[in-house]
Amino acid sequence: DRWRNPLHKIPTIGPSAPLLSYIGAYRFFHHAREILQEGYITYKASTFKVALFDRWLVVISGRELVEEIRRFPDDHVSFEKGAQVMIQSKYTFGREPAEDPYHIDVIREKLTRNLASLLPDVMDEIQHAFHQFIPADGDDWTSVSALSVMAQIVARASNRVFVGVPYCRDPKYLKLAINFTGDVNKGRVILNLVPAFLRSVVAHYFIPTRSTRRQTAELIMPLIDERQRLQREQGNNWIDKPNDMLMWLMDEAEGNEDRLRTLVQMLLVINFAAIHTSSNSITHTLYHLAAAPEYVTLLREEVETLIAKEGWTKAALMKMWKLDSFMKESQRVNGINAISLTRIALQDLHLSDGTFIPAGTLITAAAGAMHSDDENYPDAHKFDPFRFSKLREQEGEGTKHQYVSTSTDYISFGHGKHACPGRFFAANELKAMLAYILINYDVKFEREGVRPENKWISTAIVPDPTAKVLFRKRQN
Ligand code: HEM
Repeated sequence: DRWRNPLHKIPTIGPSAPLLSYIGAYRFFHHAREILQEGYITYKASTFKVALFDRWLVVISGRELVEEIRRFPDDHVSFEKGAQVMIQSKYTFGREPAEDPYHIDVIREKLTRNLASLLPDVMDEIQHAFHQFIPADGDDWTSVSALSVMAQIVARASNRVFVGVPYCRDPKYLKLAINFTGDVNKGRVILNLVPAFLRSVVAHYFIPTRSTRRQTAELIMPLIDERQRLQREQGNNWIDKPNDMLMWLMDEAEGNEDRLRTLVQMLLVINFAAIHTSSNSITHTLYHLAAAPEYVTLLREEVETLIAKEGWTKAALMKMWKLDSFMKESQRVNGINAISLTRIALQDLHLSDGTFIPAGTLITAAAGAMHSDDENYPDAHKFDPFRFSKLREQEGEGTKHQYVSTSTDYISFGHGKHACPGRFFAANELKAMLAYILINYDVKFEREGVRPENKWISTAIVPDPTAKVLFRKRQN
């Protein structure tokens, strides 16, 4: 019972009595920002808990505890079980992809290592997509629904590398890939309302991910069949064998029936991990740019000098320290989620601040609050676009403060073993998109100089989905 529950010792933000905790859960959904901030200030570098509808969420903060969570091996804390609780992945992704996440190694070993050779394709797709979605010919300003257009362009550029042309331009496929994230969220909400023993039945009949999977399979299975035929016929002599995510997944799945049967599911899971994370991030950044055109001159100078000298190469993108810093600062002050490092404890855990966490507990880190703490970032409330490039210059260090580098103070991509494996790809793609915008367009808001407020949905931080950015073909 409640008094013997070891979680009782962990302080609660909001009501903790059994029925009242539902009110707490409701409040957390609508006021996650204030509640996490209150917990962080009161129990900094320690632990507090908040009520979710069906369980407690234990929130840690501070370098030491982040480091402890990072160090726990997978048999102590589980990322996958965390995903199971948070998004019902076993049902929304499907059992095989949820339980056998072989795409992580594919992303690390194929996608990340091929970034330089893939960039020309990504650039080509970025160019095509911008022409289509933001034509901005002539001298007039064009009003663009930024968040949804960024999602379209990110989906195109990413899927150029995931499935190639013509699929990455097929409106039906793109719609399924983009909307899959929403499908997962709807599925999760429905599944969380029903008791565990009913979930597989409910998942079978009542959640949208299933029909999305079927429709995607209708489009993509012919491509998979064709590739399998060519592989059989030509084997190692297959000269123009595609170099894309689907092919790498197929190679990795070779000889494994479960994997081969669920390739399309895995493709959707990768789109889930890639699209809205990336498009929300770039939209946050774009809003800073459009609200403060004074940064444009500096960024443009950096981008144009490097592109003129080196062309659109990965090496050139890596040298864009100011742009990298701009993206990282945007990620620090906005982020796309106020929590990170979400895990389920598989064993009883004793943390160094004295907190005891029983096996089965859902834990997470207060990323947003840590990122907005003056002790970690002087003048943390201030958007200081070149904060990180200045640090890089001072320290004469190449990489510690770059966008993709995680640390105990910077956990937007997680930290440690499960840190986002797609972040190197995302950094490249988003930097290329922003550089493309800087070179080709002027951007601003209708109400000049005012960045629209972010929208919080539980702990997710979404750039205003209704805001319009004005684009105009660059004037010289
Ligand atoms: C700016 C864009 C992105 C952001 C902010 C982001 C953020 C994250 C975060 C916070 C995690 C969890 C880390 C943890 O809990 O330790 C994660 C995991 C993951 N991300 Fe990303 N991500 C982004 C883009 C991508 C892309 C483009 C891909 C795929 C190409 C991707 C694939 C994954 C995968 C597969 C995982 C699970 C890793 C594991 O289980 O070990 N992400 N990402």
